[in-house]
Amino acid sequence: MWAAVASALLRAKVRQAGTCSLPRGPKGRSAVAAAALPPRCWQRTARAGHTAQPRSMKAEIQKVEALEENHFVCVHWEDGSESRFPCVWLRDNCQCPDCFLDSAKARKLLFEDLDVNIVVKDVTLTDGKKISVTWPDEHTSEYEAKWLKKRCFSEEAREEMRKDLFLPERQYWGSDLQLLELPFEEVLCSDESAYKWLCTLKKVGIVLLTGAPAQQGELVKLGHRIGFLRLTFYGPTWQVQDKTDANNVAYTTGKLSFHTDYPVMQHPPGVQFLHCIKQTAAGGESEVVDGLHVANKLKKQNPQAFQILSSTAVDYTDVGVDYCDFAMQCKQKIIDIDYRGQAVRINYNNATRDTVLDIPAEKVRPFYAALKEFDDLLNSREHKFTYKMKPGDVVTFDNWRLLHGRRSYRSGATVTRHLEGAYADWDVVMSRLRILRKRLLGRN
Ligand SMILES: C[N+](C)(C)CCCC(=O)O
Ligand SMILES: O=C(O)CCC(=O)C(=O)O
Ligand SMILES: [Fe+2]
Ligand SMILES: [Zn+2]
Repeated sequence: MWAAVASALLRAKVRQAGTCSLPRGPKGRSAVAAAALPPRCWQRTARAGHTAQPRSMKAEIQKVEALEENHFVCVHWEDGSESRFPCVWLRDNCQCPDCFLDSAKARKLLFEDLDVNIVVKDVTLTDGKKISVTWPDEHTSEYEAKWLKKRCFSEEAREEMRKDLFLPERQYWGSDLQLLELPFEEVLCSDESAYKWLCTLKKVGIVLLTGAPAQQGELVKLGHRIGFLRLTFYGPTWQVQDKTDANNVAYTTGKLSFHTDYPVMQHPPGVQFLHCIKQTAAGGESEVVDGLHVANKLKKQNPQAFQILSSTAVDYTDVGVDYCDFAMQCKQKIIDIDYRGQAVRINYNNATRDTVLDIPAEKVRPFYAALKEFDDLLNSREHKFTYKMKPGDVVTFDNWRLLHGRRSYRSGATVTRHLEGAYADWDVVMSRLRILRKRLLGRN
């Protein structure tokens, strides 16, 4: 579904750029119509184990009944499928003004006032569109069919809701990356372009914005476009250039091997922006690699190395002065995994990896060997993508997923290369993405 939406937008005519200098795009709904969207709720039918996909999102209820000693309310849909709602959940989610503060879209009902063993006293259906529940204390709750359908507890419906809320789909890539380019100005002005930018950033992990003015201050506009930037000890935005007494290896002319930024933070910045203001003639090329893709490969190729990197806590350190003085320390696994053992975040910067290594001596060499395996895979020709930024280019990428690097360049009497950088949090980016989607497609 997501792919269909994205391609609909690809085909959509983008508003003419060049006339708008405001960081926020124009309001109002897009011409991109909410095409017939597939349903996002499938219910279990009466036949055990079988699931039926409702024919449409039209939520019409045929019949409603209490089941299992009134601990469940069973909704029979018009298309023959059914959904079972636990009573404790129904009571917890009563939408009446006593239980729910509509202006905040938040629950007023206190947990201490919720009886977790509650059963329904009575349940009735109103014209196929609404059910009404009476509770033992005579409190009544009403639930709309559409609202219920979205919240159906079936495996399929929950998966669909999960996809809708978090857009977990990923497109892995290697040296074959098709780097999406969008005009910087259009992303600032057009909601369609901004939506395409953020969708691709989430799915692919990298998007290049082009044609930005080659001057400082443009990333602040991008920050306003999503909401706000993430402040760190290097400042609200930071200048990547050759500096005397550099407080970070990035601020030299040296090669930067593949790294993620700021693994020394417990919650490293999710998204990074780099705006090229000045580029040197020789050297200074950029490299990126899909770290999660490579981690998946490592898991297959060398499960032992993957196991070590996803379980060993590595110390990171960063001490100095910039926005203010700082003395950062953090323990991170180089490969963060979720409850299923799937790689979800890379935390690796060789420059800030501490000299302190808090593991038993006999585990040290196996750790280095595992890291070497990962580093070799990251650097393999088939995985990395190389490009050279031009003044006006703004590369935006997922700093939890990609590793980036830079080739060295020669230092000069004056500054020959200058990038401005900034960070954003995935929470903020995803929030903007959901708002843009709702505005453009008319749904949550
Ligand atoms: C570019 N800069 C200095 C803001 C951060 C570099 C990344 C790091 O030290 O982890
Ligand atoms: O100079 C570059 O191209 C990249 C800089 C970088 O990785 C950083 O500042 O963290
Ligand atoms: Fe970096
Ligand atoms: Zn209520």
